[in-house]
Amino acid sequence: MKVTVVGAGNVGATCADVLATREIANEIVLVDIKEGIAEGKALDIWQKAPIIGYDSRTIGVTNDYSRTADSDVVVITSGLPRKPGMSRDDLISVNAGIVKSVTEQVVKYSPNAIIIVVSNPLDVMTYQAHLTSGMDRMKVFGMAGILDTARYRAFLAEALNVSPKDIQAVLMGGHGDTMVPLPRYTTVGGIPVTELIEKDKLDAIVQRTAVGGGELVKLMGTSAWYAPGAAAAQMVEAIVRDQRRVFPVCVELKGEYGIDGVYLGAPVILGKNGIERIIELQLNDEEKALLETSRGHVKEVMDALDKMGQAQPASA
Ligand SMILES: NC(=O)C1=CN([C@@H]2O[C@H](COP(=O)(O)OP(=O)(O)OC[C@H]3O[C@@H](n4cnc5c(N)ncnc54)[C@H](O)[C@@H]3O)[C@@H](O)[C@H]2O)C=CC1
Ligand SMILES: O=C([O-])CC(=O)C(=O)O
Repeated sequence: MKVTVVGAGNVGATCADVLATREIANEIVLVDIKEGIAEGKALDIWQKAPIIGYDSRTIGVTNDYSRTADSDVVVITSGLPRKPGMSRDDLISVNAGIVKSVTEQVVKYSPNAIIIVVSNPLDVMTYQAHLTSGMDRMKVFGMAGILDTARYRAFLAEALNVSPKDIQAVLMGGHGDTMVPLPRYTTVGGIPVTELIEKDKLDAIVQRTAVGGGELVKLMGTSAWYAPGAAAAQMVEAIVRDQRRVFPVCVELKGEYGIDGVYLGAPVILGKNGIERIIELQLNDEEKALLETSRGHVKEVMDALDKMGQAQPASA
């Protein structure tokens, strides 16, 4: 299996490192626009192979998409990260152009690849890549839900003093402060979380999760990369190993949840064909209202992209 990661910055390099270390793909191509950075990081990851013990090959290139040809999966992480005081949406004008030009190159050399978008603002960059690619929505989708649920699960594991492995959770909506964690669908070793933690503590964890990305931006001056890189690699693994994992993934909803033409996180089954199925949960009125707020926010940012004239299909 061949996997390309575009953007050899913090998230892209971490993703490539996890892919290699866990031997998720035997050939990993790292691409960046900055001369030498992808080559250097790919070489560094390859030189770690004898120490850790893996045989996935990592190759780095500067803007040479011919080396990415016939990739099975492509992860797009290219673009600016936010700085303290910025929202993800503030990145739209710069990152839309980057995601558009990268997607054109990716599709030209790997027309059958499944594309995973990571660049922010995530839901709208997924829209940008999907439109530019002209591909089926089940093959171009975004990573956010695995990261957001991982934060939620980590906070819960800490509060309950249990293994994060035993916490199962799903959340929906946009990758922003309006995301919709679903405590009703959260279990700890099969036990509903609501039986194990007081409501006010759970509410505080939900709140912290919603602004989880911003917490890290404040601490580090740039956004997170270890968990985001690993989350993208976990999606690649589900696809290349046809695992049929159930994850929240950002995809264009077309009637599901009564929503049409908006890119939002929803639980899906991920396998060799990309999204194999979008799962429709039964939401209660409160959850539906939260999802509607999130939908409205993402739609506003999609409209802003449309106004910029960026969201054009590749052939337009
Ligand atoms: N979806 C999610 O949950 C998350 C999304 N992100 C987003 O991922 C993106 C990357 O974040 P970091 O890796 O921390 O940033 P970074 O600045 O460390 O790396 C970005 C890389 O993209 C490269 N790049 C820029 N234009 C390019 C082009 N046209 N072609 C190829 N490479 C290009 C840059 O040279 C740089 O090396 C940001 O937009 C960030 O907001 C970050 C964390 C989580
Ligand atoms: O917060 C950011 O800008 C990066 C991101 O999406 C996250 O870490 O959730």
